[in-house]
Amino acid sequence: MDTTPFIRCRQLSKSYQKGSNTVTPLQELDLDVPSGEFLALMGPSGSGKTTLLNLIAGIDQPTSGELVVDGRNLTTLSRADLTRWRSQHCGYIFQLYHLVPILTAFENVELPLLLDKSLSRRERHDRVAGALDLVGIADRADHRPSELSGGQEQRVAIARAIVADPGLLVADEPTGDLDSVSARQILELLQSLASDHGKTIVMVTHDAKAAAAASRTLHLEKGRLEETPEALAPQFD
Ligand SMILES: Nc1ncnc2c1ncn2[C@@H]1O[C@H](COP(=O)(O)OP(=O)(O)OP(=O)(O)O)[C@@H](O)[C@H]1O
Repeated sequence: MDTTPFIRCRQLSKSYQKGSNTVTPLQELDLDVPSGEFLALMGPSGSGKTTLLNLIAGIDQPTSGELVVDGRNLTTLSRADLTRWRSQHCGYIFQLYHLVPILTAFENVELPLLLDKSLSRRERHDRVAGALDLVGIADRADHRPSELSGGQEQRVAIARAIVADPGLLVADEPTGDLDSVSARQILELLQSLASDHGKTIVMVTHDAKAAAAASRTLHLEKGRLEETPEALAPQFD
């Protein structure tokens, strides 16, 4: 059995310079996330949750430490390589969906694939149709975001995040703007993407009910993981 974690953080730190002050939202963090896990990150405002998510997603680079995702050491990649890596390996799901208002659901989901010149129009079409189908919104393919409910918009955004078939999904408060029924449906969709489709998911949330849908919850406090026995899965050491 392969016990290599899908995400491995060691002594991971991120600092920003604010005038003469150094802010360190993430401090020497150690974390292993196994493949196919649905992990929730909680913690007070400013504790470093989004900072960690953006490092794992390859949006930002750490100041020090090691970060390996699916066998690729992100700390040694150039900015350009990191951008390329992200487009193939990571889907990002936002609280407010970030769909393009003038495009249909289909066109929104198609957008990330337009960067891949190796795909034919037919292949693109099939992949978009497959992603819309998987999130249960195929019947709304021709609708613009303004014609969709919040829950439907989030489904389209999830289809866009998975259309390039990344192994990793990161989600920042994906249910933060939804009513409780839609939130529950989105969480069930994320659960299924992890358990049935093998996606590794890291979700930031303030909502304990949302976190309960994940397979594990970790708490950040001032840039460090609170000491919990499961913070570092022991089978990997
Ligand atoms: N680009 C940046 N430049 C300077 N400081 C930053 C930057 N990004 C984040 N910070 C600081 O890092 C700290 C952690 O921010 P982060 O957004 O990771 O927290 P969070 O736990 O996600 O908070 P919230 O729950 O409010 O979204 C904050 O004090 C923030 O001001």
